Amino acid sequence: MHTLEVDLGHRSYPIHIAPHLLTRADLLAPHLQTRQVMLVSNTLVAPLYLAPLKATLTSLGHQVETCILPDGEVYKTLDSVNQIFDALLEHRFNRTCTLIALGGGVIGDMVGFAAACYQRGVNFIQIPTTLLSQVDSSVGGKTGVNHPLGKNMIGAFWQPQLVLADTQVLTSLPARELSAGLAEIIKYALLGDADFITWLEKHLPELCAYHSERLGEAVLRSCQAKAQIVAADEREQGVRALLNLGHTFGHAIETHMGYGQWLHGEAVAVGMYLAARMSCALGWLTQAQVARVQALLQAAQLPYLPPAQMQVQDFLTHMAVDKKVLDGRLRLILLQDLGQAVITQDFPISVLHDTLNQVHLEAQQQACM
Ligand SMILES: NC(=O)c1ccc[n+]([C@@H]2O[C@H](COP(=O)([O-])OP(=O)(O)OC[C@H]3O[C@@H](n4cnc5c(N)ncnc54)[C@H](O)[C@@H]3O)[C@@H](O)[C@H]2O)c1
Ligand SMILES: O=C(O)C(=O)C[C@@H](O)[C@H](O)[C@H](O)COP(=O)(O)O
Ligand SMILES: [Zn+2]
Repeated sequence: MHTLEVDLGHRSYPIHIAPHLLTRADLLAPHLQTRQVMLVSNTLVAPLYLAPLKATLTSLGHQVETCILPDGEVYKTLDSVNQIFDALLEHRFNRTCTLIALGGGVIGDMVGFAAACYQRGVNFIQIPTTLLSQVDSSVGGKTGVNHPLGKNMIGAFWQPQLVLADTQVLTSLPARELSAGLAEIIKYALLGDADFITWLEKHLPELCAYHSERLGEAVLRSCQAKAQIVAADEREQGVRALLNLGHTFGHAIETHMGYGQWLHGEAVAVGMYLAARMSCALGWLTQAQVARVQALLQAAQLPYLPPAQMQVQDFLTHMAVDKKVLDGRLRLILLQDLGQAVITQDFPISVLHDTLNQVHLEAQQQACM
């Protein structure tokens, strides 16, 4: 088992990564304050993995209640979070209870948000079951829900007590969801780790083939990268914004196309390609480096061109509400080199427009082929 720590002073917490962690009572017990435990999952994950986890918790003497939400990004809403509050109140849960998120990033983000709000803040544990949630969303305390006008617009920073990444559960993940997780892994490489790019170029075929050891290494390396950034800048005042590489474009795609139509990781993949193209237009990356980014995404079985029906103005409209907008000016994460991202507002807006125009044309051409 690999264990690392997110170093946040008295709010520090461990991330354990290994197969078969759902039944590890010894890892859960130290983080459960009282008897009351609310297990939150969804209609797809619960039938697969809830029973062994519930048995583990029951064997420790806990009162385990469950709240099973509908599955999908379209249900990442205040209404779903309210269903968690209903369950907590119906069972008279108090301030010392613990919420456990068993599922992907959608469940993790909502359970974290419910924990941040319930009786002004209770403990929670992340048990991420998708590759994306193991490498990214379960770590760092960004929690929340979507709004029809923008992704993750309602939320809070609220750190978990523990992250248990059971890599065995990845075996049941559909290939499209595995690829979505690979997008966030590629993100860590592109934003800050050129050696990781080389590693991925070598190992992406194995990762796509669910190679368990290789997946474990990728989860570990990604969590190390994220833990380091979060420890340095918990509330995104500076360096943490680099974790948003590809996201301003990606969130525009998710919102415009309708939540759940494009997976988060797919939209981020396209966003990273757009960031690379724009960096090239600014003279920061060579065309050969952009081709390397494209090849990485293709090796991960991810898209790199945006939806052909999405117009340049559609991007601009959604990007205008991005959380990184400062005094009405868009800030983007771009690449000064492969493995070296920066946050910048220092670009001619024409470069953004030209890049979006060119890539839109390429997407339309590809759609006609
Ligand atoms: N908080 C953060 O820092 C952060 C980081 C990245 C992404 N996110 C958010 O995470 C969400 C995306 O997360 P996701 O990709 O995990 O999506 P998801 O939670 O929708 O899970 C993807 C699908 O896989 C299913 N699933 C989960 N585990 C499974 C398993 N082991 N076997 C089979 N099916 C399984 C889910 O039920 C769902 O249908 C987005 O809302 C995104 O905004 C948050
Ligand atoms: O943890 C972070 O910080 C990230 O930006 C991670 C992203 O992968 C994630 O999608 C996050 O939810 C995006 O944050 P947002 O603030 O742009 O909603
Ligand atoms: Zn993301």
